[in-house]
Amino acid sequence: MAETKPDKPGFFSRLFGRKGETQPEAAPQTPQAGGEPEAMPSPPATAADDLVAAPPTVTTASPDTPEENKTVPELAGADLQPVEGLDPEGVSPQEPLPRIVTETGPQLRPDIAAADLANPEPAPAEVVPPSALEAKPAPDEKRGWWQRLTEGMRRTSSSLSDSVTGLFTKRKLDDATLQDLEDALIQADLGVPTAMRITEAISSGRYNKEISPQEVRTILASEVEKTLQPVAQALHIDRGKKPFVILMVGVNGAGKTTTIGKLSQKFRSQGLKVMLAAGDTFRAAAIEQLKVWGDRVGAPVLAREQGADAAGLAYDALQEAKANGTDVLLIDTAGRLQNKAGLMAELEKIVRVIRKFDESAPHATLLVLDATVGQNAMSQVELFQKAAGVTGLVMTKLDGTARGGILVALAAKFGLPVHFIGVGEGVEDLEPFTAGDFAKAIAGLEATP
Ligand SMILES: Nc1nc2c(ncn2[C@@H]2O[C@H](COP(=O)(O)OP(=O)(O)OP(=O)(O)O)[C@@H](O)[C@H]2O)c(=O)[nH]1
Repeated sequence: MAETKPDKPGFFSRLFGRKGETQPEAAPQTPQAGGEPEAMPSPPATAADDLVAAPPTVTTASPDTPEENKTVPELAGADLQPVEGLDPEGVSPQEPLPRIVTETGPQLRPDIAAADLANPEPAPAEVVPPSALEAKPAPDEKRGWWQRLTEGMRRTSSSLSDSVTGLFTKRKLDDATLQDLEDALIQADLGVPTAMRITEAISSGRYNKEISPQEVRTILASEVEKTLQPVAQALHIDRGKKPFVILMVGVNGAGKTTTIGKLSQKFRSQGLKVMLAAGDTFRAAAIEQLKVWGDRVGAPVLAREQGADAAGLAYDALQEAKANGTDVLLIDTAGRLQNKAGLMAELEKIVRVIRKFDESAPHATLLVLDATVGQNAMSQVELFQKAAGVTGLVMTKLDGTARGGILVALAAKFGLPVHFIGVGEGVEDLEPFTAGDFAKAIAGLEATP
C-alpha cells in the first residue's frame, strides 16, 4: 500500500475506497485487425493496420494542414492552451511510469485481477521512450486526492477567496457589496445565473448585517454543491455491453489521449480487459502517445499510419475487441479541427460506422474539456453535442487555471454528467468527480473530516 494517508484519512477513505498498489500487468498481444467489415463504406483500408496510407475520406482536414490552422474559429479562445506548449513532442506522458492502483470496489473481478497480478510482466521497454521510464521522484504518490485537488485548484480558489475576504471583512452586507460579489463570481467563470443565485443565498436574511468571509465561503460552497450535485455522476460501465465502447472527443490539446491512458489504468486496475483505438490519425505523435499508454497499462492498441481513415479503424477495433473478449474499448479521435463541417463529418462517420457493427455503440461519448479555456468551453460543448451526441464530460487541467468555476457554469447550463476531473498530468491526477469536494475546494474550505 504505497498510498500515504492525506491530512484527512476519514475523508480520503470515503473518497476512494480501498486502494492497493500492484505491478503492471502482462502486456497483452497487440491486436491484429480483423477481417473485412461487411458493411464498411470505406475502401479496404479497414483490412489490416499496416496497409498503405488511406487518406481521410470525410473531413476536409488533412494531416498536411499546418498545425496553427487546425482549430475552428469558434473554438479559438484567446487562452486556449496549445498542446505543443506542454509537451513539444506530444508523445510521452510526463509522469513517471504509473503505479497501477487496484480499486477493490464492487466491480472488481477477482478472477481477472488475480490472473493479472500473478503475472506482473512489465510493458515492452522498446516502445516506451526512456524519458517516460525514468523514475522521477513521484510526489503524487505521497499525496491524497484531496490534497491534489485543493493544490491543483489553488489558483481558482484563491482568486475567489481573496475577493470574498476583501469584500466581507468588517463590512455590512449592502447592495454595493452584493454587486461586487456577483461580479467576482462572474469573473471566476461561474456564470451569471449561478452568481445571482449565490448572491441571493448570501443576502437572504442577512441584509445590512455583518457576515464573515468564512460564512460567505460556506454558503458559496453549499450553493455550488447544489448546482453540481445532479451532474456528478460516475461513469457506469455496463457489463452487458462487451465491449463497452467509449468514444473520446474534444479539441486538440484538451487531454483526450492522456485521459484515455489514465482511464485505461483505472479500468485495468478493476480487472477489466481494455483495448485502445488510435483514431487520432491526424497526428503521428498522438498515435505513438497512445501506444505508450497502451504498453504502460497493458492494453492492446489498434493503430494505423497517419492519415488513415479513422472510422474504418474504429470499425476494425470494435470487431477485434468483440473477437478477443475486450470489456472496454476506448477510441481516441482527432482534435485538430479545421472547420465545423469537417468535425461534424468525421465524428458522425465514426459513430455511423461503429453502429454498423453494434447499434448501441458508442455506449459513452466523453467530451474532454480543458479548464484553462474558460468560457470557451461552453461553445465546445454545444459544438460537440451536435457533432457526436456527448453523454458526459471530463474536465482536465483544473490545476493550470483560475477559471475552474467554468465547471459550475457548464453544469448549470447543460446538465451533462461530469464523470472525471483532472488536476495534473500524473496518472492519479484524474479522479471521479464529486460535487462536495469540488465545491469545498473552489470555495477554499477544508474537507469535512
Ligand atoms: N496540467 C495538466 N496537464 C494535463 C492534464 N491532462 C492532460 N494534460 C496535458 O495536456 C497535454 C495535451 O494532452 P493530450 O492528451 O495530448 O491532448 P489531446 O486532446 O489528445 O491532443 P491532440 O492529440 O492534439 O488532439 C499533455 O501534455 C498532457 O500531459 C491535466 O489535468 N493537467
